[in-house]
Amino acid sequence: MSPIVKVESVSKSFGPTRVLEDVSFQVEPGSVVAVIGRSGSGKSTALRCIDRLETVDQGRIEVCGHDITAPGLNLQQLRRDVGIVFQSYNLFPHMTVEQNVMLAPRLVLKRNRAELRHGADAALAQVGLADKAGAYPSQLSGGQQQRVAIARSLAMSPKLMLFDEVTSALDPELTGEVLRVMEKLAADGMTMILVTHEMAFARKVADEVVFMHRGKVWEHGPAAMLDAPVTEELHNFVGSSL
Ligand SMILES: Nc1ncnc2c1ncn2[C@@H]1O[C@H](COP(=O)(O)OP(=O)(O)OP(=O)(O)O)[C@@H](O)[C@H]1O
Repeated sequence: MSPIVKVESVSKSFGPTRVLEDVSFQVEPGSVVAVIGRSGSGKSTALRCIDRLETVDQGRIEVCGHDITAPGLNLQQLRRDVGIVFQSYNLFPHMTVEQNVMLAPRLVLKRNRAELRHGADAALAQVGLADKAGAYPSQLSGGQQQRVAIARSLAMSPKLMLFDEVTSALDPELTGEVLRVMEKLAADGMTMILVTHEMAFARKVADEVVFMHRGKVWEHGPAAMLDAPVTEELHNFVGSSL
């Protein structure tokens, strides 16, 4: 099977600042890759390049068999293939949970009412919120709102899910419920890339870890490398994250 994501020698600068330098890694179907590293090391930028929220200066990225750095990219196809969840949930406050989850399938996939209902029910069940379909975001906790944001992506039946620090804004007691949803998705075979500071979670759920340092992939290997870092940089990072 060919990789779902191939990042090949990607470099990117913001003005004079080089943020990504010759970054390469691959993601196999059904695997979970955790991208870790200190603040400012380029993790989010790398993730955003994979979803074409940022363009690259050099290099190439293939997602689900399409070169997304090539001219003439079918952005709508990419948005169908890839779900992304951020630190902020960005739910529409005037819409119910179900309406939030149905919005993209309605507008983009043009599904009919019965299909939309069925899809939203299934996505909400996956995040354990089947009973909150009629609630408004303001009636939910932060953890529940983040789970709705995950359901909103799942409703598009993505082939790949990207998670960018999705628990960073949550109180510690709400973090676990979101991580458990992600763990279940991983166990169900979803291909996932997660930028995370949750080292224990990365150890437990990730198949592979990409350690970024100063815009470069400093180490890349099985999650067990967190217990046996090759470089001093990763050793220090893991030590400071415990
Ligand atoms: N749109 C932008 N314009 C200018 N500089 C940016 C932009 N986005 C990111 N940067 C800079 O690029 C560098 C890498 O940022 P990035 O968010 O990718 O790092 P990160 O490893 O995800 O950090 P954190 O863990 O703090 O989110 C930082 O120095 C940041 O200030």
